[in-house]
Amino acid sequence: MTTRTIIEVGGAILDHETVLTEPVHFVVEDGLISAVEVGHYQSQGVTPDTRVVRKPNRIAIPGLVNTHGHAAMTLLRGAGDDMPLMNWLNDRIFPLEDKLTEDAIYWGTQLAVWEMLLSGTTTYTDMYMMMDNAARAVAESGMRAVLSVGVVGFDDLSRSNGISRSRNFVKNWHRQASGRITVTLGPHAPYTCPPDYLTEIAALAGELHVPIQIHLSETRTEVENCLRDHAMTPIALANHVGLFDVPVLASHCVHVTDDDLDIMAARDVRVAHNPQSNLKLGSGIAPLQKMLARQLTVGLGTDGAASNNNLDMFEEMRLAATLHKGFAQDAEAIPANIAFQMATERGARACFLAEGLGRLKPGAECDMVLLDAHSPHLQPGHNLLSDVAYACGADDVRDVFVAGHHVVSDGEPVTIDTERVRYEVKRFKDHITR
Ligand SMILES: CSC[C@H]1O[C@@H](n2cnc3c(O)ncnc32)[C@H](O)[C@@H]1O
Ligand SMILES: [Zn+2]
Repeated sequence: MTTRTIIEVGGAILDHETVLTEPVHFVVEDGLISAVEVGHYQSQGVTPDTRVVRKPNRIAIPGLVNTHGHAAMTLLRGAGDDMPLMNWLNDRIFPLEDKLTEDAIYWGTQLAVWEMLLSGTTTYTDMYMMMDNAARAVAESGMRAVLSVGVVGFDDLSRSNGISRSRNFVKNWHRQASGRITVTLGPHAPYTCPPDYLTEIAALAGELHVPIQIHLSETRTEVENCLRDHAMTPIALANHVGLFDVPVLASHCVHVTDDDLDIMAARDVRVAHNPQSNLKLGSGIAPLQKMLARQLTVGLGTDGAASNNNLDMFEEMRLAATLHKGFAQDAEAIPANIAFQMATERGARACFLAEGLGRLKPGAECDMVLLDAHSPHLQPGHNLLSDVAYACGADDVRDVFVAGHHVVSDGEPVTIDTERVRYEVKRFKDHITR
């Protein structure tokens, strides 16, 4: 039997070019938006199986899409700050990650999901370890996610483990949780995966018909070391070893040359831009305007909570829209509607998700966020899209729907036992800092 829900709100941004500042109602059938109609819902003749959610004091926007992160790193939030990437990873993060347990991944992912849902993110991307536990947390939470087992190729054992774990993870979780989970492969980076291992992973992605996500050209040091060791930039190397023969989502791409960008455009490499993490780790500022000028598909990401240090996509949207103006000394750089589009539908496209995700249009999944229309950030209301991109924040999120399911209701997570999550993550923190 078809489940039918009507969601009526006081206004909506359907996508970056369609803004409605009057009452509108969405008809949602089996998790998909089947109609969007301006005006109040007339309830005469409603069948008993139709649920009507009336939220006149809410503004609907598409759920935000976080295109890069390491969810369970919420456990390491604040455990290593004010360090450059390589020192941060080698001296602080990797030793702590050695102490992670399956349980820790499950509860750390729950903490991330809790934080992301409350800040309006409905889809996130993850590359981490012991990922069955992350997938379980996603399935139970109702969230949508693009998950990968993060793999490194330091020796024969890590290489073969990476391949078999990735293969099993695809088999067990791809398109599971009512289709909300998408699995990709996750080679960590060219400095942790040798060239022939990247070739092997690309072949596996081709065989399994799944995309790849990878960190590329994050720091100047990474690029210099790659030039020293392989006489190629990380982007040229990835292309050379066949990685771009399959769909790739490349995270960071901060230090890329014009030739790199040409390769990326020619091979349709998607990009996850993580402005906050890149600033905090002192990595630099990615050439976003050059990427967009080449029609690259760029989404926004937070990266992990240990390098950001939160998972708030409103902050990334605002930062993307302001950072590049300052960097280019050009107030027209990255206008609000482009930042909004990168946080929504372009993000979904960057992650190779179904067409329509990231927009509130008929045929799309009902991944929807309702903002408090009475928030000071939405007054006096000159330009709704500007208010959302430049003024709103996580505090304005009141309701969240994923695939039509109400997962945050009046500011309260419906699917997360928040007291238990707080208890478990504190227990883990005490364990690793003992
Ligand atoms: C092999 S699982 C993923 C691995 O990535 C590490 N990580 C977290 N943030 C970053 C980043 O910005 N660049 C490179 N690697 C990063 C994380 O700690 C895991 O070990
Ligand atoms: Zn990362």
